[in-house]
Amino acid sequence: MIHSDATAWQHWQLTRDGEGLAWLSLDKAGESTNSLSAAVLAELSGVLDELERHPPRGLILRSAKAAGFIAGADIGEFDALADIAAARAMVTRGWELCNRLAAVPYPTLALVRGHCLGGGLELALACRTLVVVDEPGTKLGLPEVMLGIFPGWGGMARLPRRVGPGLALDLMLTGKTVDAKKAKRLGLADACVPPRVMEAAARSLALTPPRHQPLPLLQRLFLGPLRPVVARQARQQVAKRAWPEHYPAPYAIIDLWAKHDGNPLGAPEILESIVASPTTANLLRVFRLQERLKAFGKGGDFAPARVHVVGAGVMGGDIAAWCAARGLTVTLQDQTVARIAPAIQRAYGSLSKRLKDKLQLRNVMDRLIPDPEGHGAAHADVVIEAIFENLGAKQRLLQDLEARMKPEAVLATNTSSLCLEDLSRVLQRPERLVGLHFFNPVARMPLVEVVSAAGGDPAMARKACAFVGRIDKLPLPVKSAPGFLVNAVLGPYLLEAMACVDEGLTPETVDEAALAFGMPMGPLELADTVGLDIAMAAGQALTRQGAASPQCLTRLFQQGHLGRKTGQGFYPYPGGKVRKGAAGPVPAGLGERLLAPLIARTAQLVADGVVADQDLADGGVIFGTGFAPFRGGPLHYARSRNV
Ligand SMILES: C/C=C/C(=O)SCCNC(=O)CCNC(=O)[C@H](O)C(C)(C)COP(=O)(O)OP(=O)(O)OC[C@H]1O[C@@H](n2cnc3c(N)ncnc32)[C@H](O)[C@@H]1OP(=O)(O)O
Repeated sequence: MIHSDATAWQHWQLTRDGEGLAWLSLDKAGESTNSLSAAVLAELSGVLDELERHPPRGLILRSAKAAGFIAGADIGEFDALADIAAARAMVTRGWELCNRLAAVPYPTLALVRGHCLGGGLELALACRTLVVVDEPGTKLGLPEVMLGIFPGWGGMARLPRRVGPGLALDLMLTGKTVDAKKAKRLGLADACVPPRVMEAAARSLALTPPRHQPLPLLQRLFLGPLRPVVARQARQQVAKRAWPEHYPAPYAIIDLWAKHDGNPLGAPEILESIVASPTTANLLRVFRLQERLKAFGKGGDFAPARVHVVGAGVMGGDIAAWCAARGLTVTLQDQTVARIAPAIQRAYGSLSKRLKDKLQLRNVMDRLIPDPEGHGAAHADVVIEAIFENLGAKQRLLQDLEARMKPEAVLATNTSSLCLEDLSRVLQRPERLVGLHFFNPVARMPLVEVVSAAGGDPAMARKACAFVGRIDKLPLPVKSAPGFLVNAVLGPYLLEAMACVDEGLTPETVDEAALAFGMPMGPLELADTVGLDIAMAAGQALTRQGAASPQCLTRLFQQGHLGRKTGQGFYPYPGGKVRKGAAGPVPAGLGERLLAPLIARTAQLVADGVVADQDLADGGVIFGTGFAPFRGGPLHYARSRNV
């Protein structure tokens, strides 16, 4: 017999079954995703009161949402945390509630299906037993560090005790997630069960909780007397990728764990420094910008299943492989099978590194179909042209594709330098052509520019955005203009860096200034990576707009030094790896000088309507160029400097 408790809660449902187990489900009212708002936590406290009055034999905590378990604390309430008292209250609320759950006298079990992140995982860790459901969507992690904060509800203490401090710190300092099988393997979960038996498994494991394996002796020493050693090593690792003045949260996590056993309430100065740091507000802004871009890819009823890609070069091949890995059936066309084979081989090479499950790998490869005759175009929902940058060749191809495609399918070009209006001129229905500008390397770059030409059909652009969302990339709608947004803003930045070299600074010094600003790679190493021939062509396009061509670039180009691909550019690349000398002293203000043209161009493109507003431009530049996320975007940075 199952009956609900008389008390009605808005977000939680409590039922009791005939075996005396209480099943507590979170179904946050009015939201697609469960998150732990102040109201949700207050109600949970009420539920625990009720269970204290009528203790069950065991408690099973689960989600009633299809979208997942719990996505963490409610990020919608984070704006209020600029106030230190409010931040302290928020931490206290979750900290005390998790402790209270951990201390109840009956067995507790978290049944985790779908994402279980941040405060959601902290709540699950406060249960005695953690069971994960083996499904592709099940992901567990503590991603707080990505928002510039720390796991403040007890996860910093509980996770290291479960999986050992080294692994726990790795998860907390990178924010990466683990799937169900890995959660079990690491000891984070006690059991990993298939969906069809999850309730039966939860019931039996709640009543007879599995015995926790004690951590090995060395791990216990790392939690005890050797804790400072682990902390020192973690600090050294973090220092390799994050400067403390740019990203204070990873350092705060290490300090809180090492000196306060993960209790932020015991270290008000650390909590205060994180709340006061502009990085925290800016990373939260980046999360919101990301959600805004994601929203372009949602909604609508376009559900593409088949993609046809023409051009099996690096870009076309990688786009095809990515789409196949995201579950789409992909036909890849080029003139001969021999031209397609290297792309398939490259896809196999990179996918076999990412996909450990052999069956999954085989399924992905089965979906990636060589198609030298181009039969796939007739069945595809999205057709992407990704051949070499030649107007006539692309026009002929697009004409041919248009004649064979389904009328409602999206016709897209991956051009980065040709004008969409010139390409579409030859089509029967020019308004259907959109640009889908992917970035290299496709697997790593989250952004795709969705380009609309003048007179383009907005419905096609919306479908193109939905396709981008379907393959888990962030769509950025832009108007057709040279370089769109991302390449257009990178151009002046690279030219400024080359102007500095012409003035006598070494490439190392210039790149160091950009790294100190927070860029992921120096502009000259970036130019080498893109290829100096491509930089030269872009530079010449800009020269026509009045800028002088940098001498250093012309010289390298004339000598045939085209960057990484020829083994020499601004730097030598022995064995394919960059070799840099020591940077000289970085002149004051050099970082700002390098970025100023990028910022100015971003503002100009918003003014010209190439991108709809400042926030979208900031999101596009962050996700398209890696612009220092902790600065909140180029225009946000400019605004914050002027106040
Ligand atoms: C001390 C404790 C601190 C913390 O816990 S800090 C929070 C830590 N958690 C996170 O950082 C997770 C953030 N969220 C995500 O990474 C993703 O989202 C998900 C993986 C959970 C889901 O991704 P996807 O399936 O692509 O959906 P979607 O469009 O991102 O989200 C669906 C809706 O859910 C809202 N949402 C997601 N997470 C939270 C959250 N933590 N607080 C409040 N809302 C959240 C979104 O905004 C959106 O809303 P809409 O449908 O209205 O666009």
